Amino acid sequence: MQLQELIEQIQQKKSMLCVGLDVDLEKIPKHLLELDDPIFEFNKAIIEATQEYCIAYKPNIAFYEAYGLKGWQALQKTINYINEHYPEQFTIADAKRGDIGNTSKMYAKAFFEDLNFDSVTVAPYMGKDSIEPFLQFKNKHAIMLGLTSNEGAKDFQFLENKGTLLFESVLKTSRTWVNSRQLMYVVGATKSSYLKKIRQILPDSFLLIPGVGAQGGNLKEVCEHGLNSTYGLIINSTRGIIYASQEEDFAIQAAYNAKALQEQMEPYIT
Ligand SMILES: O=C(O)c1cc(=O)[nH]c(=O)n1[C@@H]1O[C@H](COP(=O)(O)O)[C@@H](O)[C@H]1O
Repeated sequence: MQLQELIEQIQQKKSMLCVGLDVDLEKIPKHLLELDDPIFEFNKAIIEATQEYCIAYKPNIAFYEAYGLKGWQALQKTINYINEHYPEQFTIADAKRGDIGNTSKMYAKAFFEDLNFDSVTVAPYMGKDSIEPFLQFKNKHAIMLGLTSNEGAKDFQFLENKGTLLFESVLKTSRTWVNSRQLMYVVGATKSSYLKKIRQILPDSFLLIPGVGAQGGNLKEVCEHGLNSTYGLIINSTRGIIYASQEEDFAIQAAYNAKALQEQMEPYIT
């Protein structure tokens, strides 16, 4: 997908919401477990209920790999369903990949060519040649971990060298890589106080912001500090939407929570 299409969708729907599709068979409504493919049926119902309020979907690949072949097939059916019925939605394979170049190229082929996602999340620890292979596919994007939402982010990401924090060096260096315009970055909503600083390094990039809802991130702060001239934010909520109810009304409740987040975003989209 071209960035312009994503920006237009944000404008039209007055939303920057991304719905995470992290399906845990222990959390989905019990009546779905009797169906042939409960993971896909759950996703289909969530997508139908939320698509008018969101601009992106983000299945976390771990939740599919955990169920082996059946999980992978459900992932394939889910991405095909979105691409066929809602091609305007930006799709994110949350896989956090990154390896020597030769291997990264195969990860990129898996998510961009075989599954046809618009983007994949990547981890920057192995550097330039582990990320550049993801940037060689037309209209595809790699979303690199910048400053993550979790507690352990402080173990390495805040290490300081000559007044610069490690995550800042990573962001700055990544801008020198080939096709770096195809990079987006993950910044946890729990770290929104750093967004101003991050925007100085990355004024034009899209940021994927997970961590509102279940992890306690503040949507208002994210919008106030993170927006740029093309909006530049994809704000994810997963458990807060897809597990709003574990009863038969799960899709209605998911829509209700997605709409509530969309309405909080609307004033920031002019
Ligand atoms: O890359 C991510 O999406 C991600 C990065 C990060 O720093 N923190 C984070 O929570 N995530 C993912 O975002 C989702 C958050 O889910 P909820 O906390 O349920 O909204 C999960 O799929 C996480 O793996």
